[in-house]
Amino acid sequence: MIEVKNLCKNFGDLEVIKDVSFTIEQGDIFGIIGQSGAGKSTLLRCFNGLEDYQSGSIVALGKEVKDLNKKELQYMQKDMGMIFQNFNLLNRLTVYDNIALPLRFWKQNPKDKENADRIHELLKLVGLEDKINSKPRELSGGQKQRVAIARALVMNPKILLCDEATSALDPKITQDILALLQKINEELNITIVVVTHQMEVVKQICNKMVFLKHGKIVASGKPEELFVSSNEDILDFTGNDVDILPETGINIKLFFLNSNSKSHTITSLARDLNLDFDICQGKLENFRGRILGSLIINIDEKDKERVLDYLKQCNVEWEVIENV
Ligand SMILES: Nc1ncnc2c1ncn2[C@@H]1O[C@H](COP(=O)(O)OP(=O)(O)OP(=O)(O)O)[C@@H](O)[C@H]1O
Repeated sequence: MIEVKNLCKNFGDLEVIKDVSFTIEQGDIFGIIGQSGAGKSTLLRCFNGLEDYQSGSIVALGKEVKDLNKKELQYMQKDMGMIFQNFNLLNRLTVYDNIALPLRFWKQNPKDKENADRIHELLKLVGLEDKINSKPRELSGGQKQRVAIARALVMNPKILLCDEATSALDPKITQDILALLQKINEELNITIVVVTHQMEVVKQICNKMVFLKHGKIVASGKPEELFVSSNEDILDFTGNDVDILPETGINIKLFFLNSNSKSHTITSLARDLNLDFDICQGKLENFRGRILGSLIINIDEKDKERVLDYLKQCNVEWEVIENV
């Protein structure tokens, strides 16, 4: 759906995207996450031609973006709706007319039956039927973002690009908008690309992600694997600390990465090996409704071999944490 290969992008002497490659597939909710200034928004804006790129390739919906002429680029942008942190609504227009703006650009009459039906359908989808005649200043932040989402969907795009769409919203409203994005992905089968610095956003709705640092991808994969794993850049980003681990004995981290890997491994380990150990650290988190995470246990040096043999037979990933 979007294939990025060896992409490089500069602003003058400043290299912002450095040899980045990844693929977004149809149906994904794909997260691009990283610190401020990592190049996330620039990367997203290259997808729909809002920014050019110096080398490498972006094939979106089967076409190399940099080879498109102005008209072809407009058609590409029609297939890629976009929403922003600051909503970008026109204050003088009603909710209906804001949603209708792309129709006007494409020289369609927003009042004809087909388009009016479409706008009403979208208002229903985003839960704003009663705000049809309101102006943006009469809406909350969450409601404004809902209008922006409806506007981004009015031309029936195949892809929705979200640039920090929930960064200006409080946690409860963020949850509502994330649920709406998930519904759009599932019910309308629209591929969604989410740029964010909020890891909760990625954890809750993304099935794949890349982690960008200074314009480079330093980690990519499934959020549940990356956030639970020991990737240093991600630990740094999430502010994780392992300082409290015991300095004696062996510390083993167990990963519960899929619904088959049950945390009762811990109790069966104790029972089957007739073993005592300490649980030093635990992190269980909600990834798209699945509770996954990791536990660190501390065992005696003498038990190491039989514990590792036991774990090899269980359906869990594990690693021995070396004392530093
Ligand atoms: N139009 C521009 N001209 C020059 N430099 C730019 C331009 N747009 C972005 N940059 C620079 O490119 C780098 C990446 O910016 P970008 O906005 O893509 O990062 P980001 O990861 O999205 O961060 P944020 O979340 O803070 O927007 C930054 O150093 C920024 O200053």
